[in-house]
Amino acid sequence: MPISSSDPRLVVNTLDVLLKQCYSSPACRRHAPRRHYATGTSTSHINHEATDIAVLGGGITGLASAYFLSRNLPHAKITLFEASSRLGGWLHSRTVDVGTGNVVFEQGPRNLRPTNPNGFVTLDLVRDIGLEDRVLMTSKNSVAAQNRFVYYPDRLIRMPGPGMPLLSNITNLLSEPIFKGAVSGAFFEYMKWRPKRPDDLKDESIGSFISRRFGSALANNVVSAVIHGIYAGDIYKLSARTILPGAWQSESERGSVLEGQLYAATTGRRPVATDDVEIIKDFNSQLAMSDTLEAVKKSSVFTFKGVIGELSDRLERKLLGSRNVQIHEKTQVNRVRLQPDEKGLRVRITIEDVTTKETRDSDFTHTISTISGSTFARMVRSDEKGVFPKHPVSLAKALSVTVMVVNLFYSNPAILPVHGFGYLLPRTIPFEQNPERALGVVFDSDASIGQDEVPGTKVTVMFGGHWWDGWNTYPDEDEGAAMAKSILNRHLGISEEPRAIRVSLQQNCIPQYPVGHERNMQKGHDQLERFQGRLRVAGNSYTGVGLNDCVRAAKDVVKGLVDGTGKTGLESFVGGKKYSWVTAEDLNEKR
Ligand SMILES: C=Cc1c2[nH]c(c1C)Cc1[nH]c(c(CCC(=O)O)c1C)Cc1[nH]c(c(C)c1CCC(=O)O)Cc1[nH]c(c(C)c1C=C)C2
Repeated sequence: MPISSSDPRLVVNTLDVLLKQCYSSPACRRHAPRRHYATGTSTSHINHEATDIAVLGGGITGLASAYFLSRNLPHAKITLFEASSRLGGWLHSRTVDVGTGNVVFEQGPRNLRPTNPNGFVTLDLVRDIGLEDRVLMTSKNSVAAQNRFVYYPDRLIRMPGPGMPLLSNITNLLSEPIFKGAVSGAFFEYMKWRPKRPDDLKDESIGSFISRRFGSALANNVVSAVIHGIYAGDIYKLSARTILPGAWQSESERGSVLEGQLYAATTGRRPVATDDVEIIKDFNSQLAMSDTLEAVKKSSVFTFKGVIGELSDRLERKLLGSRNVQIHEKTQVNRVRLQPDEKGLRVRITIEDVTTKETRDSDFTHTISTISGSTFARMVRSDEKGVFPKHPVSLAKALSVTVMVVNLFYSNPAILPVHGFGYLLPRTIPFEQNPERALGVVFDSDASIGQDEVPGTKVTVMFGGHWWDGWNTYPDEDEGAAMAKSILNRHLGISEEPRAIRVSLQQNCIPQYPVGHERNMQKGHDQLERFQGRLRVAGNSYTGVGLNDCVRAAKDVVKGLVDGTGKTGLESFVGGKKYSWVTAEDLNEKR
């Protein structure tokens, strides 16, 4: 049945759309040069100058970049440098003995989404490295996929969505203070009675965009909570253009976000970044060859049977088994510069052995940096003759937030008052009610079932993010543990002592894309272009903060290097996004 503009389902649809928008990473709809995603690359286009390549950083982007390079350039030498003593970056899992068996505590990302084009690139990698049989899926019908809560003003409110009966959705929308203004907000938005975006406005904060289109209550109470769960960031600082590209585009094209969504729903056509079309088509054609991939694609999220870090562990193992790859851990890169010599251009890297403090220079034909934009930009120096004097200063502006992650395990399997993915706290919860500055709580024992050896309840409490911007010191482990217990007691009535608790401070773990991010990255691209394709970047500082975004960035930067379609890794920011309105058939999607 078609949805009319006065139908409350429009509001349910609005919230669902906004939630999905936030969950799909920015890179997934970004315009990038057309690429073909087969694992290998046609040899006629291979960059024969790329014989000795350095990869900076051993997180997921660095590992995936090295892996794609080793597959596509089997004759090149690939050297990966990592400053710490472990690979995997923010993928950090701890297996903890709780007396009766082991449980897994994830201290960073814990799940992957199999849905958008970047998710397909990850799934393709998972298949390629032989991890298919290790995949652990959470079904779309699971309690975790169906139940998402926001804490407001003093209780857990289930978010509307297709999994909830329509009547409950409507009752909730009309009665709960969290949705105050949502119905009229959606109606006004659809009717285009909201202030129009000025023609010269190139970007604005998510908070300002949502407030302008739907009203500030929706922005502050709902969207701020969702953004806490992804970016741990401030909706009044993060870029709407980067993080909500579909909504931003809909407003420009149709004057209304909801009209664009309604058009998609009623015509069966949806906007897909033109360059993602091939990825989706390729992936959908491959699905017939793998029952597992087909099942994963239909799931809500997935991880691996042991820990999420199986992805980085397997990549590491693959790299260690490659003849053309060397990995140097505990090796810090201090300086990077372009150096012309008799053989042409070289990237000269000064590295320091973290243990002995000895430094030395090494030359490479090309370098891919996957470390944070600000750290990288500070390393890049002028060459001795000053031919390449410009640092990629725009990249130095990269911001990030710190999150404290507290994992708790209780032997009692029936301790939670409700079940689901967990809950998020919006910015509107006053500090008196949230003195700990909690961002959200994940119900791990509902969200990823099958990793632990013993029954019980496992939750993760997260603190900080943008609330801790500018702080120089953070709570210590004892304080973090006490803060988590106090939150769980106040919000969920849990007064039992946990059987195990681990506190970790993830400093600067989530990059933030502030208003103007696209323009800044475009400038960064222009600055990097001066390095003539020898110096490229990829990673969560630029094109998306999720694991899928990192794998996609690795694939893209390597593709650009191998077949000459890119020079910097930031091509997707050049020239604006282009969308195609496509049907399921256009994408080889099975109904
Ligand atoms: C260390 C904390 C992190 C917070 N956000 C991220 C990390 C690593 C990154 C992130 N989280 C999510 C996404 C969305 C897209 C995706 O790739 O899945 C990204 C990039 C969504 C998300 N947030 C939380 C979970 C369990 C998930 C994924 C699964 C799902 O939607 O079912 C929980 C959560 N993450 C953070 C907080 C504060 C939080 C609180 C409940 C920050």
